[in-house]
Amino acid sequence: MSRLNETHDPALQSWVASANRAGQDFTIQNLPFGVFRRAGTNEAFRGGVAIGDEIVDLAALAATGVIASETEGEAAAALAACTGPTLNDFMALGQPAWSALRLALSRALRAGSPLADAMHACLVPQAAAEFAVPARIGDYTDFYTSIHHATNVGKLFRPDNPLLPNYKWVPIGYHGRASSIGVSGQAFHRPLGQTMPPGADKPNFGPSQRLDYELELGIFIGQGNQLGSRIALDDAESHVFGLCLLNDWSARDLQAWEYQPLGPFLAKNFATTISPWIVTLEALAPFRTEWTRPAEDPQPLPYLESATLRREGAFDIQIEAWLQTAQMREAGEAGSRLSHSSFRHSYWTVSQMVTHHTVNGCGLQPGDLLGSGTESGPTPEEAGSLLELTVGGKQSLTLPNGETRRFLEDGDAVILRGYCEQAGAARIGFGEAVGRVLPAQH
Ligand SMILES: O=C(O)/C=C/C(=O)CC(=O)CC(=O)O
Ligand SMILES: [Ca+2]
Ligand SMILES: [Mg+2]
Repeated sequence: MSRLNETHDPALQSWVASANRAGQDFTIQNLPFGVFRRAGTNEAFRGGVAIGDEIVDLAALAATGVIASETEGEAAAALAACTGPTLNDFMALGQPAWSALRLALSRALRAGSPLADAMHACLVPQAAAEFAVPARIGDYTDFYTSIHHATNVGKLFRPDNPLLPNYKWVPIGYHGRASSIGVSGQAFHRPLGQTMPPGADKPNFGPSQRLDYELELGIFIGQGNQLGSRIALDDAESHVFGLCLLNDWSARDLQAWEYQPLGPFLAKNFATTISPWIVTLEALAPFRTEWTRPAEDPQPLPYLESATLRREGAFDIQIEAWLQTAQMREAGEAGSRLSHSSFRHSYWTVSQMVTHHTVNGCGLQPGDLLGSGTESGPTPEEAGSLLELTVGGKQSLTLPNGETRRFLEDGDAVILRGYCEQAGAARIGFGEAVGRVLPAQH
């Protein structure tokens, strides 16, 4: 609990009335960062912080001078780093700067703040905004941290050997592709590729017939590490700026044919959709929870182990995947929830992913993105992909409107949501990461 401070006080209310509404993701205790501009304009993209249904325009706020360098030097310097089209400079400043700006914004947005009048002019309704990928992402790595997902997928891809022997020792990952990462609202064409039908003697070429989503969290790196250096486990989180939602769209038929022996390649690099908002680790502090391993499993090697990890290394973040078919959209229906789970089930933590990634001297840089891997939970209903929910496409799902799905169809939109709720803490949420499938382009 020592990581809690005045910004977490559940009694705090904002003069932005929508922030105090029950069920709100963007309470004053949250204050997630993103990059936006007014939709349909040629304005420059700039940093923003979500509060209720509004965005605090950080470039406009910096221009007012109300967060003054004389009295709030660190916060003012941090604010100045949020005025450009990416948050990389802000991320590179490090945890004390992120915390100073969060505290200044928390105070300025509280009911009764003397800054309310000046800040009012800096609000932009979220409904009037368009968003950008919030950082220049140099490198993107996707992990595989849910043992439930690994086992479920392993049973389908490798029935004789579902969970490979390295899984419980190594946080497994693959290097993804930054160029196809898009922000919520992303639409992409169904990928073309090679697939090998069962029993065939040569592959087909054509649109993927087994297009899927993956329910994941993204981890944005703040301060990086020098190439050749390592990040120790108990320092790892100080290098993490925050978390977002991440959908690692996957073409299962391409994947099954191409993945051996080097892992996913074209099956997963055509689109990856993230939420506009990055929730800081500081905002997530009330939702930390202990990290445990089943006693019968191997315990981690010493470089992936610590008392802090055991006490509070996991985060209880509720995550959900929803499907809105074209037919639902036309009928004005919001969509149907496919599954929900929690990040607390993860076999490996944020800190272990960061530490493992650098154990060989690999350099991480501000704005790098790590995917958690599909966060399936222990029960079949908590599965984070259609591959698992339909048991490899063998069992079709019936949606509330009578439509059925094995894999995604053209026009389908997948909506990821995430939030944290707990007695004695204010609710915080991640908003949404929405992506939509367009027909293949031949
Ligand atoms: O088990 C496999 O061969 C592949 C599993 C995946 O789909 C890889 C992946 O993207 C990792 C993850 O999301 O957990
Ligand atoms: Ca993935
Ligand atoms: Mg991807």
